[in-house]
Amino acid sequence: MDISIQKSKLKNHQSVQITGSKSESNRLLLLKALYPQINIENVSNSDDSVLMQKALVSKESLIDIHHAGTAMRFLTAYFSIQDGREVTITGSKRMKERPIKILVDALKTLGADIEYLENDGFPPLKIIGKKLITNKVTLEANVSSQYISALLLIASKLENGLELTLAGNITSVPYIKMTLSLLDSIGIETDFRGNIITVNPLSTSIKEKNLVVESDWSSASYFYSSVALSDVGTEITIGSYKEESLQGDSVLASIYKSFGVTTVYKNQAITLLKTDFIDSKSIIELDLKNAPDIAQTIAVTAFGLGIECYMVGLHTLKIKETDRLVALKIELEKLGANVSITDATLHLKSSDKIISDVEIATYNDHRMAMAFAPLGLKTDIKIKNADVVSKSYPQFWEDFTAIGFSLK
Ligand SMILES: O=C(O)C1=C[C@@H](OP(=O)(O)O)[C@@H](O)[C@H](O)C1
Ligand SMILES: C=C(OP(=O)(O)O)C(=O)O
Repeated sequence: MDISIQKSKLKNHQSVQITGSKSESNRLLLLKALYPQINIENVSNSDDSVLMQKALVSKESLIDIHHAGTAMRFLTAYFSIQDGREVTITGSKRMKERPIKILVDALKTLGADIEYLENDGFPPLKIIGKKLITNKVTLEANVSSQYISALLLIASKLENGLELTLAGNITSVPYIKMTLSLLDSIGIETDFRGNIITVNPLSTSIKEKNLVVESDWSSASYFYSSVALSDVGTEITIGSYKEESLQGDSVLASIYKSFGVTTVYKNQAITLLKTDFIDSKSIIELDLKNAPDIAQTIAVTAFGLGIECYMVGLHTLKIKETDRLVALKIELEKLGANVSITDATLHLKSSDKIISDVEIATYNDHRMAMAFAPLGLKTDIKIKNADVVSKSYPQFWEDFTAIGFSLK
């Protein structure tokens, strides 16, 4: 399905309810499989969380996780400790190109039985579940924090707990902290000091516990971008959010001040207000190593406002749903932008024109579709294969219609 957006204007004072964070949901779903006493509210309805849920209850020996990277990594750890069970876990063509060696090596050091079925270092994997006795492992921490979270999520079920040493620069730290906070919230003791994380094996049983997932901040980014690209005075309310978030992407509230957007927290919702006009001579400089999923949104907002943007800390973007740095450069340049990239940075020069009626390719990447959609406030634009959004945000197009986007 392709979607054409006709140049639109936001309706003022609209409000939208977004479902639970995909990251928090996928962690809690795995923890619930280990500790059924946990009840989860506001679980994400994303494809990735639905796939995670299905995989955790499946009795099949073949699990296909499609594009869901977090689920692939978390389930690899989960099935490694399902004593006596044999599972093959596979995914989409792209999933078979997303590296998993660092996690598999760490699990093997702990005693896991995992075999590569096609290419070394990549899914699909055959896993024979075992009791894991070893409790010390060192892992390279600058490639993906998902490997670290995967180990932490199963750590309290290991015979002797886990002492994890993180080597090198640690990337996407807020996601690691989110994992530790959620473990803490169900009574699992953890400690993160310097570059060592320890998780104790659980000595007592976990009490019955209700946990409410905060709505997804990465999904909120598309509303921030839409407000930033609108006239001063525009406001939109989205829920349910809190000022003290476990999600690193909540840094949006401070980043978007530079785009003239003020965030007001009230009654578990945030109101985004376009308060300041942004001069085209502004420059946005950011290090996004802690919030990689909002890089595409920010690049497109800067382009829509015609301002220069320089982002570093983007080294994880190459191994996501697509190579997001290359995809951003190609698609922004179709619109008339001037973009240069390296393996970890993106530099967008300021520009004063946007080419109309461009078709944006989405590369099976939900965030490509959603990040470019707000440009419909500036020009007519077509988003190819627009249904990719369901990976994280199935009702995205309905919500965008509700706030004023005119779609065909
Ligand atoms: O743990 C998580 O829930 C995630 C961690 C991040 O991955 P990296 O650590 O690979 O950057 C992020 O990009 C992804 O969307 C979700
Ligand atoms: C990178 C993402 O997801 P995953 O790695 O879980 O596929 C994302 O949602 O942007």
